[in-house]
Amino acid sequence: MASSRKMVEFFYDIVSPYSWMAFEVLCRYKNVWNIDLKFKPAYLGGVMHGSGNRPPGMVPNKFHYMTKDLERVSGYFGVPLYPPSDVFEAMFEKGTLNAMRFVTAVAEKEKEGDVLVERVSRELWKRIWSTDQDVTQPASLTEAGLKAGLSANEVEELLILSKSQQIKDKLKSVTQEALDYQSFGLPFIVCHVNGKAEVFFGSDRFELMAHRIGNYGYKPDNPY
Ligand SMILES: N[C@@H](CCC(=O)N[C@@H](CS)C(=O)NCC(=O)O)C(=O)O
Repeated sequence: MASSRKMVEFFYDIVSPYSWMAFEVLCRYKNVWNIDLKFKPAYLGGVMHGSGNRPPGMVPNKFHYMTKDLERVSGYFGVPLYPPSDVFEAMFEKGTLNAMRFVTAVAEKEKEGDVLVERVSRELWKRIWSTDQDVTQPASLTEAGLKAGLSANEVEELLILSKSQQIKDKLKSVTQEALDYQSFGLPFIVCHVNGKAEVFFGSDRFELMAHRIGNYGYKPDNPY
Protein backbone atom coordinates (compact mmCIF):
# COMPACT_ATOMS: atom_id res chain seq x y z
CA MET A 1 0.00 0.00 0.00
CA ALA A 2 1.34 3.46 -0.85
CA SER A 3 2.41 5.54 2.14
CA SER A 4 0.02 8.31 3.14
CA ARG A 5 2.86 10.40 4.55
CA LYS A 6 3.14 13.72 2.80
CA MET A 7 6.53 14.87 1.71
CA VAL A 8 7.52 18.35 2.82
CA GLU A 9 10.71 19.98 1.54
CA PHE A 10 12.22 22.70 3.70
CA PHE A 11 14.58 25.11 1.90
CA TYR A 12 16.63 27.16 4.32
CA ASP A 13 19.86 29.02 5.01
CA ILE A 14 21.19 29.56 8.54
CA VAL A 15 21.65 33.25 7.69
CA SER A 16 17.86 33.55 7.88
CA PRO A 17 16.39 33.94 11.38
CA TYR A 18 12.86 33.26 10.13
CA SER A 19 14.15 29.98 8.70
CA TRP A 20 15.30 29.04 12.19
CA MET A 21 11.80 29.59 13.54
CA ALA A 22 10.27 27.47 10.76
CA PHE A 23 12.91 24.77 11.22
CA GLU A 24 12.12 24.37 14.93
CA VAL A 25 8.38 24.25 14.30
CA LEU A 26 8.79 21.62 11.56
CA CYS A 27 11.09 19.54 13.77
CA ARG A 28 8.53 19.68 16.59
CA TYR A 29 5.57 18.93 14.37
CA LYS A 30 6.88 16.43 11.84
CA ASN A 31 5.62 13.48 13.91
CA VAL A 32 2.37 15.16 14.93
CA TRP A 33 1.63 15.92 11.29
CA ASN A 34 3.08 12.60 10.14
CA ILE A 35 5.10 14.26 7.39
CA ASP A 36 8.21 13.08 5.65
CA LEU A 37 10.39 16.16 6.22
CA LYS A 38 13.29 16.71 3.82
CA PHE A 39 15.93 19.30 4.73
CA LYS A 40 17.11 21.29 1.72
CA PRO A 41 20.11 23.43 2.69
CA ALA A 42 20.22 26.30 0.18
CA TYR A 43 21.92 29.68 -0.24
CA LEU A 44 19.78 32.74 0.36
CA GLY A 45 22.16 35.00 -1.61
CA GLY A 46 21.56 32.79 -4.65
CA VAL A 47 17.78 32.83 -4.15
CA MET A 48 17.84 36.64 -3.93
CA HIS A 49 20.04 36.94 -7.00
CA GLY A 50 18.14 34.38 -9.07
CA SER A 51 14.72 35.81 -8.27
CA GLY A 52 15.70 39.46 -8.66
CA ASN A 53 14.74 40.13 -5.01
CA ARG A 54 16.81 42.01 -2.46
CA PRO A 55 17.28 41.26 1.23
CA PRO A 56 14.51 42.86 3.32
CA GLY A 57 17.20 44.03 5.77
CA MET A 58 18.48 46.41 3.06
CA VAL A 59 15.29 48.48 3.24
CA PRO A 60 15.59 50.58 6.42
CA ASN A 61 11.88 50.47 7.36
CA LYS A 62 11.75 46.69 6.84
CA PHE A 63 14.91 46.28 8.87
CA HIS A 64 13.34 48.26 11.70
CA TYR A 65 10.14 46.17 11.50
CA MET A 66 12.05 42.88 11.36
CA THR A 67 14.12 43.74 14.42
CA LYS A 68 10.93 44.20 16.47
CA ASP A 69 9.13 41.31 14.82
CA LEU A 70 11.97 38.86 15.49
CA GLU A 71 11.82 39.72 19.18
CA ARG A 72 8.12 38.82 19.14
CA VAL A 73 8.45 35.61 17.15
CA SER A 74 11.33 34.42 19.30
CA GLY A 75 9.04 34.58 22.35
CA TYR A 76 6.09 33.15 20.45
CA PHE A 77 7.96 30.11 19.12
CA GLY A 78 10.09 29.71 22.25
CA VAL A 79 13.39 29.86 20.36
CA PRO A 80 16.26 31.79 22.02
CA LEU A 81 16.95 34.24 19.20
CA TYR A 82 19.21 37.22 19.95
CA PRO A 83 20.46 39.17 16.92
CA PRO A 84 24.24 39.41 16.47
CA SER A 85 25.82 42.69 17.64
CA ASP A 86 26.47 43.67 14.01
CA VAL A 87 23.65 42.18 11.94
CA PHE A 88 24.93 43.65 8.65
CA GLU A 89 28.39 42.27 9.13
CA ALA A 90 27.10 38.83 10.13
CA MET A 91 24.48 38.55 7.37
CA PHE A 92 25.93 40.46 4.44
CA GLU A 93 29.68 40.92 4.93
CA LYS A 94 30.63 37.59 6.47
CA GLY A 95 27.65 35.63 5.15
CA THR A 96 26.99 31.91 5.32
CA LEU A 97 28.37 30.44 2.08
CA ASN A 98 31.01 28.33 3.88
CA ALA A 99 28.53 27.31 6.55
CA MET A 100 25.90 26.23 4.00
CA ARG A 101 28.53 24.28 2.05
CA PHE A 102 29.40 22.55 5.30
CA VAL A 103 25.73 21.71 5.96
CA THR A 104 25.45 20.48 2.35
CA ALA A 105 28.46 18.23 2.92
CA VAL A 106 26.81 16.83 6.07
CA ALA A 107 23.60 16.20 4.10
CA GLU A 108 25.51 14.48 1.28
CA LYS A 109 27.47 12.31 3.67
CA GLU A 110 24.38 11.38 5.66
CA LYS A 111 22.27 10.58 2.55
CA GLU A 112 19.45 8.55 4.12
CA GLY A 113 18.42 10.08 7.44
CA ASP A 114 18.80 13.64 8.58
CA VAL A 115 19.67 13.61 12.27
CA LEU A 116 23.08 15.17 11.75
CA VAL A 117 21.87 17.80 9.27
CA GLU A 118 19.27 18.81 11.83
CA ARG A 119 21.78 19.00 14.68
CA VAL A 120 24.51 20.77 12.71
CA SER A 121 22.03 23.31 11.31
CA ARG A 122 20.71 24.03 14.80
CA GLU A 123 24.22 24.50 16.21
CA LEU A 124 25.06 26.95 13.41
CA TRP A 125 21.82 28.89 13.91
CA LYS A 126 22.58 29.12 17.62
CA ARG A 127 26.01 30.55 16.84
CA ILE A 128 24.87 33.25 14.46
CA TRP A 129 21.40 34.02 15.84
CA SER A 130 21.76 33.37 19.57
CA THR A 131 25.31 33.63 20.89
CA ASP A 132 26.81 36.09 18.37
CA GLN A 133 29.56 33.73 17.24
CA ASP A 134 31.32 33.37 13.92
CA VAL A 135 30.14 30.82 11.34
CA THR A 136 32.71 31.49 8.62
CA GLN A 137 35.96 30.02 9.96
CA PRO A 138 36.88 26.32 9.89
CA ALA A 139 37.34 26.43 13.68
CA SER A 140 33.77 27.72 14.07
CA LEU A 141 32.33 25.01 11.83
CA THR A 142 34.40 22.44 13.71
CA GLU A 143 32.99 23.59 17.03
CA ALA A 144 29.43 23.40 15.70
CA GLY A 145 30.07 19.94 14.23
CA LEU A 146 31.51 18.60 17.48
CA LYS A 147 28.59 20.00 19.46
CA ALA A 148 26.25 18.32 17.00
CA GLY A 149 27.84 14.96 17.84
CA LEU A 150 30.30 14.48 14.97
CA SER A 151 33.75 13.15 15.76
CA ALA A 152 36.87 15.28 15.12
CA ASN A 153 37.78 13.00 12.19
CA GLU A 154 34.32 13.28 10.69
CA VAL A 155 34.41 17.07 10.95
CA GLU A 156 37.82 17.21 9.30
CA GLU A 157 36.59 15.03 6.45
CA LEU A 158 33.45 17.15 6.06
CA LEU A 159 35.45 20.39 5.99
CA ILE A 160 37.50 19.01 3.10
CA LEU A 161 34.37 17.75 1.35
CA SER A 162 32.66 21.12 1.82
CA LYS A 163 35.33 22.76 -0.37
CA SER A 164 34.92 20.26 -3.22
CA GLN A 165 33.32 21.10 -6.56
CA GLN A 166 30.74 18.38 -5.92
CA ILE A 167 29.43 20.18 -2.82
CA LYS A 168 29.61 23.66 -4.39
CA ASP A 169 27.54 22.31 -7.29
CA LYS A 170 25.11 20.54 -4.95
CA LEU A 171 24.41 23.75 -2.99
CA LYS A 172 23.88 25.58 -6.28
CA SER A 173 21.52 22.91 -7.57
CA VAL A 174 19.40 22.86 -4.39
CA THR A 175 19.22 26.67 -4.53
CA GLN A 176 18.13 26.32 -8.15
CA GLU A 177 15.45 23.80 -7.11
CA ALA A 178 14.01 26.47 -4.80
CA LEU A 179 14.13 28.98 -7.65
CA ASP A 180 12.40 26.47 -9.92
CA TYR A 181 9.54 26.50 -7.40
CA GLN A 182 9.64 30.29 -7.83
CA SER A 183 11.14 31.04 -4.44
CA PHE A 184 12.09 34.65 -3.73
CA GLY A 185 13.25 34.22 -0.14
CA LEU A 186 13.63 31.76 2.72
CA PRO A 187 12.32 29.80 4.49
CA PHE A 188 10.55 28.22 1.55
CA ILE A 189 8.43 25.16 2.24
CA VAL A 190 7.19 22.87 -0.51
CA CYS A 191 4.38 20.49 0.44
CA HIS A 192 3.62 17.66 -1.91
CA VAL A 193 -0.11 17.16 -1.60
CA ASN A 194 -2.03 14.78 -3.90
CA GLY A 195 0.73 14.83 -6.47
CA LYS A 196 0.94 18.61 -6.52
CA ALA A 197 3.55 20.90 -5.02
CA GLU A 198 2.12 23.65 -2.87
CA VAL A 199 4.58 26.30 -1.71
CA PHE A 200 4.69 28.47 1.41
CA PHE A 201 7.06 31.34 2.17
CA GLY A 202 7.95 32.17 5.77
CA SER A 203 7.53 30.87 9.29
CA ASP A 204 4.08 32.40 9.58
CA ARG A 205 2.10 30.05 7.29
CA PHE A 206 1.84 26.98 9.49
CA GLU A 207 -1.89 27.18 10.21
CA LEU A 208 -2.47 27.36 6.48
CA MET A 209 0.05 24.65 5.75
CA ALA A 210 -1.46 22.32 8.37
CA HIS A 211 -4.86 22.97 6.86
CA ARG A 212 -3.67 22.14 3.33
CA ILE A 213 -1.84 18.96 4.30
CA GLY A 214 -4.93 17.84 6.18
CA ASN A 215 -3.53 17.84 9.70
CA TYR A 216 -5.20 20.15 12.12
CA GLY A 217 -4.19 21.11 15.61
CA TYR A 218 -1.13 23.27 15.20
CA LYS A 219 -0.01 25.33 18.15
CA PRO A 220 3.61 26.21 18.92
CA ASP A 221 5.09 24.62 22.02
CA ASN A 222 8.40 25.26 23.70
CA PRO A 223 11.17 22.68 24.09
CA TYR A 224 13.78 25.17 25.33
N1 LIG B 1 6.85 36.80 7.04
C1 LIG B 1 7.94 35.86 6.97
C2 LIG B 1 9.20 36.65 6.65
C3 LIG B 1 10.35 35.76 6.25
C4 LIG B 1 11.53 36.60 5.77
O1 LIG B 1 11.53 37.83 5.87
N2 LIG B 1 12.56 35.94 5.24
C5 LIG B 1 13.68 36.64 4.70
C6 LIG B 1 14.98 35.97 5.07
S1 LIG B 1 15.17 35.97 6.85
C7 LIG B 1 13.54 36.67 3.18
O2 LIG B 1 14.06 35.85 2.48
N3 LIG B 1 12.78 37.65 2.71
C8 LIG B 1 12.48 37.85 1.32
C9 LIG B 1 11.36 38.85 1.17
O3 LIG B 1 10.80 39.29 2.19
O4 LIG B 1 11.05 39.19 0.03
C10 LIG B 1 8.04 35.12 8.30
O5 LIG B 1 7.40 35.55 9.28
O6 LIG B 1 8.71 34.10 8.38
